[in-house]
Formats: sequence, C-alpha cells, structure tokens
Amino acid sequence: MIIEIDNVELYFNNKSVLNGVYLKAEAGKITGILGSNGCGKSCLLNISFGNLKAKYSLIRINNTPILKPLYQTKLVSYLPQHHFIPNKMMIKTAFKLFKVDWDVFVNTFETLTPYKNFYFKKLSGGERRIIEIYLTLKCPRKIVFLDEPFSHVAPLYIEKIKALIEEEKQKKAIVITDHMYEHIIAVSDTIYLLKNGCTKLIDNVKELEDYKYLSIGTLD
Ligand SMILES: Nc1ncnc2c1ncn2[C@@H]1O[C@H](COP(=O)(O)OP(=O)(O)OP(=O)(O)O)[C@@H](O)[C@H]1O
Repeated sequence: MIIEIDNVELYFNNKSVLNGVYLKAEAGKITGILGSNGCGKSCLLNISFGNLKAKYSLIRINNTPILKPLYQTKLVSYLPQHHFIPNKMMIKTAFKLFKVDWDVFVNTFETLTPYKNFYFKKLSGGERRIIEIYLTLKCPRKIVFLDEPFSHVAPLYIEKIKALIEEEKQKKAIVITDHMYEHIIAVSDTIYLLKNGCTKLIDNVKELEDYKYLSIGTLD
C-alpha cells in the first residue's frame, strides 16, 4: 500500500499555509514530518484524513485518486493532537470499538491493568494519551497518522510506543509528526521537513540544520 498526498494548497483568510506539499508513505516504512510551530503539520494530517478541506489536495492510494474523505474508506486511523475519546466512554468499550485486545495491551503497559472498567475522565492526561496512541496504532487499519504521540508521555513509555510503531509498520503505512525530533529521526525511514508551506524530502539529517529547523551543531 502506497499513499501519496499531493498538490495541497491551504489558505486561512487569504493567508497561505500550505502551497507545495508532496508526501509519500508506504507500508513497511515510517514517514516522519518535522517542522516548526504553526508550519502546517496538523493541518496537513487533517487534510489527509479528510476532516479539513483545502483549496486543492489530491490523495492517491496505489496510484488511484481517492475522491471521498479518507476517513470514510475505513483504511485509516488518526491520532489527532488532542484527546479524541470521550470522557464518558469506558476504557473497555473503547478497546471493543477499536477491535483491540485489552489483555495484549496490559502485557506491555502493566501499570494500566486496573483501569479496564474506568471511564476515560478518571485517567491522567498521559495515561489517556497512551491508550489513544495504542488504539490508533493497533486497530485494523492500513494507514496510520500520528500527531505528536510522544508529547506528554514518560520516557519509558515513549520507548514502548516506538517499539509498537516498529512492529506495526510491517503491515501499515505510518505517518508521524512530533517536536521530539530525536525520536522522529530514530523511527523514521523517510523524513520530510515542512517549511514555508512546502515539504522538503530530507536525504541527510544534517539538512535539518541547513534549513534552520535545528541550530547548527545540534546533530553533532
Ligand atoms: N481554523 C483555523 N483558522 C485560522 N488559522 C488556522 C486554523 N487552524 C490552523 N490555523 C493556522 O494554520 C497554521 C498551521 O497550523 P497547524 O496547527 O497545522 O500547525 P502545526 O505545524 O501543527 O503547529 P504545532 O507544531 O504548533 O502544533 C498556523 O499558523 C495556524 O495558526
């Protein structure tokens, strides 16, 4: 499975946000997007998922244009930047809805074992995020978009999430963005820098310094 996001143009009140985006993600690879605050990363994921309408955008899957919002195809799961599971939903209900096995989950995240019958509102922000990331990654969808999965998550859990991402990439196309650039660089097979509304394919991570995303010497 190959997904391409092409020719995206997005404006808010005549201000251009995206104007020359091309991004390709494929099963077996993790595609990372880096970029500074406000450069349009979340907008790009929302446009790709289909819940934000751009002036122009073209999504192709295996070379075939997708003319309806991607979320209507049941091919994609999406972790937005903010909590998306309702406060009043029970955790076990969410696992059932996403068709994800609770017992396998608690094998990896033992400390969350007592929470099966809790409502989401009873969890800390990070605990909630871990469950949302896990459900987004593990549910039976072929394309996964992850917007800031590492923020608000403790270092040990970040390592577990990275391992899960590596595991899931074998059968899924995963697109990921986060400001924790070291983790994005570590997991990604392909990296795009989003800058001035355009994506730039990064061949060598030192280019992240040349394009002034990172200070010179950061990666030494
Ligand atoms: N609904 C909206 N109306 C007007 N402007 C918006 C709207 N949503 C986003 N923007 C603007 O679009 C730009 C891109 O926003 P976006 O959230 O995609 O950035 P981002 O790269 O994800 O940033 P961050 O890393 O800080 O989360 C920003 O300048 C933002 O102010």
